[in-house]
Amino acid sequence: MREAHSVEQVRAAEAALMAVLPEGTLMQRAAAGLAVTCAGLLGRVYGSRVVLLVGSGDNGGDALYAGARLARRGARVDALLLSPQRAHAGGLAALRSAGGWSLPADAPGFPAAAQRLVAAADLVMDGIVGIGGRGGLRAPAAELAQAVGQAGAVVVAVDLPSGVDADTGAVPAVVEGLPSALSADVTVTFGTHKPGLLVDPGAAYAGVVELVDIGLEPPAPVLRAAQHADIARLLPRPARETDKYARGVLGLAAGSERYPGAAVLATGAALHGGAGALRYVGPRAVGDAVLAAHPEVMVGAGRVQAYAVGPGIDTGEEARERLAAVLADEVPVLVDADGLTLLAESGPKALRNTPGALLTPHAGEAVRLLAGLGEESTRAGVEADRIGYARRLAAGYAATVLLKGSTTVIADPRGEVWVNPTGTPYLATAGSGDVLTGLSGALLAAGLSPTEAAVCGAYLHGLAGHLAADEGAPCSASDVLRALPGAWHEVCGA
Ligand SMILES: NC(=O)C1=CN([C@@H]2O[C@H](COP(=O)(O)OP(=O)(O)OC[C@H]3O[C@@H](n4cnc5c(N)ncnc54)[C@H](O)[C@@H]3O)[C@@H](O)[C@H]2O)[C@@H](O)CC1
Ligand SMILES: Nc1ncnc2c1ncn2[C@@H]1O[C@H](COP(=O)(O)OP(=O)(O)O)[C@@H](O)[C@H]1O
Ligand SMILES: [K+]
Repeated sequence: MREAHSVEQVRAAEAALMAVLPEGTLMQRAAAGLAVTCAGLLGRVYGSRVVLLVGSGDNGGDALYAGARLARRGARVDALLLSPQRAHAGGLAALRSAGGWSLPADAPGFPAAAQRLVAAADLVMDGIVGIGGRGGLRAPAAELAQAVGQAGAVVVAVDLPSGVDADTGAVPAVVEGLPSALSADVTVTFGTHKPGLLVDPGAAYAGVVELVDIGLEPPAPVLRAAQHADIARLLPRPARETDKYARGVLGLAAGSERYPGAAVLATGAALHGGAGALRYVGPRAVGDAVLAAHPEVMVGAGRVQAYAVGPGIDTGEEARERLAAVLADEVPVLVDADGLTLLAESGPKALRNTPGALLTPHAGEAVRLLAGLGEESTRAGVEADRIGYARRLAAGYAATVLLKGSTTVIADPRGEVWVNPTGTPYLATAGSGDVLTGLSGALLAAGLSPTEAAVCGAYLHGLAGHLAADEGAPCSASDVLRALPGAWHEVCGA
């Protein structure tokens, strides 16, 4: 499991450790790890050209000490000092004594000289700001970030890409055509992951994230990302003497005469979710289509261990009655798509008799659910702070919330948050959400908690998307559905 901690938690853990270690030890540990990664990326350090972008704090200090280590191994290292009076004094002295160079931003001809150095570099280290950063890049850092983006060098962010908010992953809007954050190929982060490295848009700026252990012992994380072994532990496996009812029965209320495909996709995915049986409830004609595609489905209401409701049910009176009937059953329920639009109209009270709920909105549906809590929001606002909004929805509806999109975030009502590390933009295809609903619903019926079902469902769905879009060919939701067994195999066979 990968764990991420807030800036406040990192500062507290660092303070506790610094109190018992000789001064500068943590920065030396950080710089040593950073230099090792950079050396690996360079391949041959001797004769290579390295440029350091150095801000006014300890993030710049890390870059200077790491640069000194590379200079000692024969690299030509130039430090561009963006706040010349406040550059880390010890780091700068170390770089100079190792034979490195520095160029202060207030030197005559700085912009042109800096741009020339960046254009000729093999590797650029971004030590402008780390966890002490507030807001986006400003001049002259923003101009340099643009030059870095156009150069061919490998870009390594120190701790996190400058301009990315460490706690949320938010990146401020572009100002006058200049980037507000630096885009890295690799981020070398210290002690623990920061949430902004795992959640878009920040995650997209971070590239590959490498963690350097500096001995921090932080408390419970604010954000978690599962890995294969975590998922394998949670997935249901039939006991030797089980039967189909003991494995769990999912009731699925999806599809309408207008949108029959949603029911076919969701039931198809549910058959690969580890439950023992599946009951489809809905219009007769849709039930016939489901049976034609999946003859193992039982059509008609009956006893179930969980419900999944919403994809393609439409939003009219009939749909409202279907949702009400499902919620009256008092079993755990997953609500998606049209079901969320209807739920937003009545607000959280509609879930009061439900023993556990999982809501799976995309950003647009999240805006509606927030309106159901009396909170105004926009799609772009939700996408810029996924963790914050997922948390608010989970608390407001007393439910687990799986917020879909380029990064899927899962928040439970107690405040625990997960980010899904699998997936591909090819999953942005019609019907892919219906597959996620069927799969996660079946996991819920098999006995997983709403949060476990969400974490495992999103993970397998993302892996299936990868398998379906193998070698970059666009895939359909049906392809993702067919790839689900392969995703289970990848997780459980690891
Ligand atoms: N505290 C520690 O024990 C350790 C800290 N380390 C490093 O120290 C970093 C944190 O250092 P600091 O607390 O000095 O903070 P930073 O170096 O992240 O940045 C703070 C400085 O940047 C300026 N600044 C803030 N936002 C800016 C912006 N948008 N544009 C330009 N300048 C801006 C501030 O005025 C301040 O001077 C970590 O990210 C990590 O790289 C590591 O050396 C490991 C140990
Ligand atoms: N840019 C993206 N990168 C990765 N996954 C994405 C992206 N956009 C959407 N997805 C995923 O694709 C699925 C789309 O679901 P949804 O929006 O409900 O679509 P539909 O209603 O058409 O099925 C979700 O699992 C979502 O997380
Ligand atoms: K940085």
